[in-house]
Amino acid sequence: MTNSRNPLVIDVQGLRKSFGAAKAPALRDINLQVRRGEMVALLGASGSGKSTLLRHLSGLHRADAGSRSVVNILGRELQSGGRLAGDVRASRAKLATVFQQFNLVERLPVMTNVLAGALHRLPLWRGLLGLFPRAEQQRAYAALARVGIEACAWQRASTLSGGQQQRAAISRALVQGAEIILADEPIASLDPESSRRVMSLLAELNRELGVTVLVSLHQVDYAFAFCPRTVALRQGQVVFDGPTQDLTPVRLRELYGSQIDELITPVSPGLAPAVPAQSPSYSLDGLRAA
Ligand SMILES: Nc1ncnc2c1ncn2[C@@H]1O[C@H](COP(=O)(O)OP(=O)(O)OP(=O)(O)O)[C@@H](O)[C@H]1O
Repeated sequence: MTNSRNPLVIDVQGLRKSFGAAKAPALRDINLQVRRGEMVALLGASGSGKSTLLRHLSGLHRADAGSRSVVNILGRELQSGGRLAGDVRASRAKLATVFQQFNLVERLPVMTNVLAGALHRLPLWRGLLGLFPRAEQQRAYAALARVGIEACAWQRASTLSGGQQQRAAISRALVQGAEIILADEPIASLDPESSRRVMSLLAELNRELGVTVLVSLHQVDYAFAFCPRTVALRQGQVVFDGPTQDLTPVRLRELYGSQIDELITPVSPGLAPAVPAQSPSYSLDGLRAA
């Protein structure tokens, strides 16, 4: 359970990022604080800046040089004014990113992919030779069992379904010992059933292991079903940060106007809606019908 006394594990202040010669702003003065144990949706239409923000939190992007942008992870500075901290690896070891396209080495067994989460604890030679200590192998197997795909441990990653590959990527984060999972559109390539399973799994790890989860989503339905708090971006700015249930249809329409169609899960004939709304009083029907 999160409360306001839990420590801040993500603290972003004044984050600015511009791309290209034209210096088009992708993030404009983002402030974001996330406490240990929260599960937060990062919502926004295509191009709103979700991936760019997440990439700054793992140090894959640097903020505009000379800006007052600061990113602290787990109480440690990760970047400031566009410069990465010298000990950025220490922060990264506690933080895992799960991507839309899973980022597995497809020709290698699932087990080897998952063991990659342990590399930061091992001497380089062991990693290069693929000689993982027995304890790490047991840990990887337990992580695969935790996500329900231990039977696939020795299959090539490429033979797994999209949903199974995403679960393998999440088990790699468990082996890593990540205290924060940044999930960048983890369900964008999945069918509704796999999407539900992956989101349920993230929610379970959040609830049972206390892992802080920040998950970017296109679909507001999933934010409602799984994330108590939502941070909504539009054109690189935070336009909403609060309880997901406060994102009423009227509020969503105010925030996104015609972009709202992108945020509603399409309902295909013969397919049940992906997830029921968390609050029984909330219905997306008004939006779908519009
Ligand atoms: N490497 C880059 N070079 C130039 N522009 C970029 C780069 N990365 C992102 N952008 C721009 O920054 C803006 C935000 O992009 P970003 O990918 O963060 O949005 P997003 O909300 O994650 O979108 P999507 O849901 O489509 O993934 C867009 O205008 C995009 O074109």
